[in-house]
Amino acid sequence: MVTSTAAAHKTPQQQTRVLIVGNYCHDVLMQKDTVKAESLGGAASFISNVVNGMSVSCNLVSKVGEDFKYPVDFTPIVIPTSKTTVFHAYFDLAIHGNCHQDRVLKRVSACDPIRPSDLPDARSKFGMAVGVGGEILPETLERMIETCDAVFVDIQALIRVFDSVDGTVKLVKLEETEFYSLLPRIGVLKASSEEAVFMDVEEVRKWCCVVVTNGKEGCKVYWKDGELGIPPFLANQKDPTGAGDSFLGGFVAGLVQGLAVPDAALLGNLFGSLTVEQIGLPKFDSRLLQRVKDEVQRRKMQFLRCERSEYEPEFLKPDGHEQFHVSLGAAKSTPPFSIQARPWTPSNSPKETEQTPIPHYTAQAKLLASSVYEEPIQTVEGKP
Ligand SMILES: Nc1ncnc2c1ncn2[C@@H]1O[C@H](COP(=O)(O)OP(=O)(O)OP(=O)(O)O)[C@@H](O)[C@H]1O
Ligand SMILES: O[C@H]1[C@H](O)[C@@H](O)[C@H](O)[C@@H](O)[C@H]1O
Repeated sequence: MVTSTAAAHKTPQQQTRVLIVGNYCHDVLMQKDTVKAESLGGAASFISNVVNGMSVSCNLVSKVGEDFKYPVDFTPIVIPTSKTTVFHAYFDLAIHGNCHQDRVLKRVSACDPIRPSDLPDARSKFGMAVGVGGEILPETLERMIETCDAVFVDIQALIRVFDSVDGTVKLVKLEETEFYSLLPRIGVLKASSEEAVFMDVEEVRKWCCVVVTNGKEGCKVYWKDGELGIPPFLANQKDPTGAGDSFLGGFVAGLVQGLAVPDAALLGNLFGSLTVEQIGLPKFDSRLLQRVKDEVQRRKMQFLRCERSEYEPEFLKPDGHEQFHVSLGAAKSTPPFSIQARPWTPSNSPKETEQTPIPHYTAQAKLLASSVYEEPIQTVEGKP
């Protein structure tokens, strides 16, 4: 793991397609004051999970403390004097305390901010400013705008403030933040429906594309002179954490590959729906991913779209959009590899598989409360 300095992290001359900027964190899911599950979190983790799953090349800049022990694909910058960002998510508090939220979040510790000097010098096609604990500074976003062809921002990186006593996350109006003046220079601003009320969508859509996600209802895309609702995919929700992040990962993965905005938003909805079906960071089945990639490829071929050197979003709904929704929905119901690929042998006869059911998806490393970040423990069916 790289220690302290950002310089070692930089890979000059390397052109990445997607640059993800935001800290990894440790998520603790609480219910009735007991720990229900723990997992690697942070929008950057969820997004890179999707972008990698779609085989789109990316780079990730994040900071953690020396206490961070998760195995991750992109080496974070380790700050010896700081702790990894930790969030506690209280689901029952949200239900009884504030019915506009699906959870109450508390930032228990916060790692250092990401500064412009931490970013790679090389240009990237798409930049994603996806902080969770206040780590994206206005100057960091400005640097991303200068070095990326188009920048995608999750509003949670801009409008979160943290209670000085217990770290409870509160939201402030976007126009009151130092980020407001940068909006005309970004490509897309993504917000959940809870967060969208902290901005004037009618105003912001004049400057950049606004995407508002709305849980099981799907999402809505607003641009200067139009708007479009994008339908959801059915899901059996177990944990809403990271749905918005995975949405953004799928959306960008679609755009990078040349899909029109409405089709890319469908891909976002698909990954959001897959994410809520697992607890913590989801593990996507390899067969399912392959089918999704095949569908994206087929869709591109329909329009003979190719990657452009410039980011030119196409907002209008292309022909065959509804059919693409149906095809992605069919891909979502692909039986998992573990079941299909198993050859028939006496030792996995139906009787035995009935006794030991194979989960559709296995949740990724979850950690016990006592061992905070150390020993990864596999859990099954999302049950901690
Ligand atoms: N229950 C669900 N059923 C189907 N799709 C869902 C469901 N929940 C979320 N999604 C998909 O994921 C996307 C993002 O979800 P949501 O609007 O809840 O984001 P969010 O509140 O930002 O999530 P989080 O903050 O937990 O990451 C939605 O637009 C939708 O496509
Ligand atoms: O891991 C989660 C996830 O990234 C969420 O999108 C964010 O809202 C939380 O703060 C974080 O703990």
